[in-house]
Amino acid sequence: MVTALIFAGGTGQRMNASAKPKQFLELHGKPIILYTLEHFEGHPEIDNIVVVCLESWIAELKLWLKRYDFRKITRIVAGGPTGHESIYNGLKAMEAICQSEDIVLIHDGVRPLINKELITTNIAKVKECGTAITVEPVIESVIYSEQGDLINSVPERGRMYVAKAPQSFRYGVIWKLHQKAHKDGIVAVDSAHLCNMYGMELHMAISPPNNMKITAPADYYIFRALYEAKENQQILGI
Ligand SMILES: C[C@](O)(CO)[C@H](O)COP(=O)(O)O
Repeated sequence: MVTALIFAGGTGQRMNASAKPKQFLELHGKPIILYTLEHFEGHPEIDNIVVVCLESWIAELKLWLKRYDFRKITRIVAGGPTGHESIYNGLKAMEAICQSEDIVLIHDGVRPLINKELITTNIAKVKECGTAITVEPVIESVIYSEQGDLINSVPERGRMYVAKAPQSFRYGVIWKLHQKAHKDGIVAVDSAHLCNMYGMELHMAISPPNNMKITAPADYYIFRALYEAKENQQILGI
């Protein structure tokens, strides 16, 4: 069985004064989270979707899901104070429905431009290698600075990638690791970071361009422009 674990538990503090959490901002009358979920709902290899949502917005999410007739969502659970803890809550809820060998694709609710091919690639890579971390090669130089002032190094650009999502695993492996981190008091920025802290081998899946995450206010407008260009087939390569 393949499950998509969509985390949308954040309050969107980096969106400044937006009245709604970013995952519920609407484009053409539909919240961003639904655009993301539709990719998984419509994918033939995804059996099951678990959503981690900001607790105070679960009722609202349920209304939207009913309106758009989503069928694969089996669990909606409350988020935690960080993305890491939201993912923990989602993995915990999956215990009741998943076997250790099942595959889980962990994806941000606010990454709505994911495509079918990337989901397929993540699943195939986990079957082949055990892990799939979606990445994009960097197109600008990366600076490493320990104190935020002096530059310590400028790594070779051709070897640098940015972590994206989905980040995908065998369920038993990532759930065990999260339980261990919980005991050890470790909080990671994402699953790739967590696995790397514990020295786990990770394999990359290359992202298509524009698999963007809506984080800051300008991202909403970029998403809108890209979505509309794609709908109107105005830009090649999107
Ligand atoms: C998972 C992720 O999107 C990979 O780039 C990212 O780490 C999520 O970060 P956020 O701080 O939870 O938005």
